[in-house]
Amino acid sequence: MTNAPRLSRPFRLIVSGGGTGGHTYPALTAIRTLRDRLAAGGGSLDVLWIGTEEGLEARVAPAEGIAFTTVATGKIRRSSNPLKMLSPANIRDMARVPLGVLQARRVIAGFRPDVVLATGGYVAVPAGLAARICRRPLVLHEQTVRLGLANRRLARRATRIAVSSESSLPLLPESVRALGVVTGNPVRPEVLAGHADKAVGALGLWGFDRRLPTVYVTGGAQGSQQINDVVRDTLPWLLQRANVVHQCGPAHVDALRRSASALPPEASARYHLTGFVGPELPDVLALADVVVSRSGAGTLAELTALGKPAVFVPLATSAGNEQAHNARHLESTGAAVALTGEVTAADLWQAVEPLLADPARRAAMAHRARAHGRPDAADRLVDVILSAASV
Ligand SMILES: CC(=O)N[C@H]1[C@@H](OP(=O)(O)OP(=O)(O)OC[C@H]2O[C@@H](n3ccc(=O)[nH]c3=O)[C@H](O)[C@@H]2O)O[C@H](CO)[C@@H](O)[C@@H]1O
Repeated sequence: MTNAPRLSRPFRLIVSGGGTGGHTYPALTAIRTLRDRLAAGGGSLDVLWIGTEEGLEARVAPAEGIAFTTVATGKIRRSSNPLKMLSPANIRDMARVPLGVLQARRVIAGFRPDVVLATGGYVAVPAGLAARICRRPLVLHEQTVRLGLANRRLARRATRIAVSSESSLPLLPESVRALGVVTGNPVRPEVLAGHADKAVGALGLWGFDRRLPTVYVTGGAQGSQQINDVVRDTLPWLLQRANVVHQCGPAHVDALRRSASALPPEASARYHLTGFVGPELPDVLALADVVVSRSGAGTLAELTALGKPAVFVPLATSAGNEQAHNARHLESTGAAVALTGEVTAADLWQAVEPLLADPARRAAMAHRARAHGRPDAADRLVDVILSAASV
């Protein structure tokens, strides 16, 4: 572990990234870990987060007492059709990037960070470009196997590029490959410290039969219509063999509640539907024997750090089919099941049933999943931040 520098002033860090949980939580975890490392050496941290008003980071950073500011930024919508790339929305948004760079430059010049950490999402682009204009060290963190759009734009300007798995290194553009360092994807420590019994109390799961395994279904913060539809059709079988916590996305709760009202009372008592799982997420994960999920990088990092048997239903349109790639990578070592393409209720049942029926099978898959986990990722990322610092 890299020791914190001995400074007569606080260490100054600017973080930029967000939009979704996948870019926000690794940044948050890196901040907390760096703060602890500095405190252990008698130092302290001054941190400023550059994000967007609409992103998850706008809620997460202030709730954590982290100073937060926004800059103009534009979402660049990818398309294989060059004419679609020139859509009015894309042109308008591209024009906002230079304005964002100017704003970020002012922020960075004023704050004088020792390092700028960019964790992806489109807000990271103006902040990362401004970091290099101001000649501040720029550390990128990539959660997914292939560099995301923002990190690809910034790679040539980076001091170091922290990636989440070895398989990312050969995929880095050749001109920047030497900057790559494997850290893993930081997972919030509280996610690893849940208690199953607390989930029962917090969510009021009094009808759950604890002799049966529990399935946690999650479609990511927004929920997934595809997973919701397939799970709804599987529930009549599933609830005979398991308890189910179903995180469906805030927009989908009402429709699903209506269809669940047709379940027999005994099955219904073993079914808990919720839009979003907040602070009780660690406890829900502790309760889960099997997880049915999207395969975003954040969720994957959490499930492998915990060692959870999982059935993944990847988001087909994710960048470069990244979620399918993530899921297949785990499946290739027996650490998960990946259901790609069209997924029917029968497909889901075929994947889940053997896991519900056989605890030894679950334990073997959990063991193989854990081999992919990197519980020390936040420490490694902090090492990279400290070694890049211009102090
Ligand atoms: C649609 C899209 O572009 N998805 C991308 C996005 O994922 P996205 O951010 O949607 O999903 P991730 O799996 O990376 O992270 C979701 C995070 O939200 C948490 N959570 C989820 C539901 C809930 O009710 N409560 C809760 O706390 C999860 O535990 C996890 O920590 O960024 C990831 C990391 O770059 C990419 O791999 C994904 O492909």
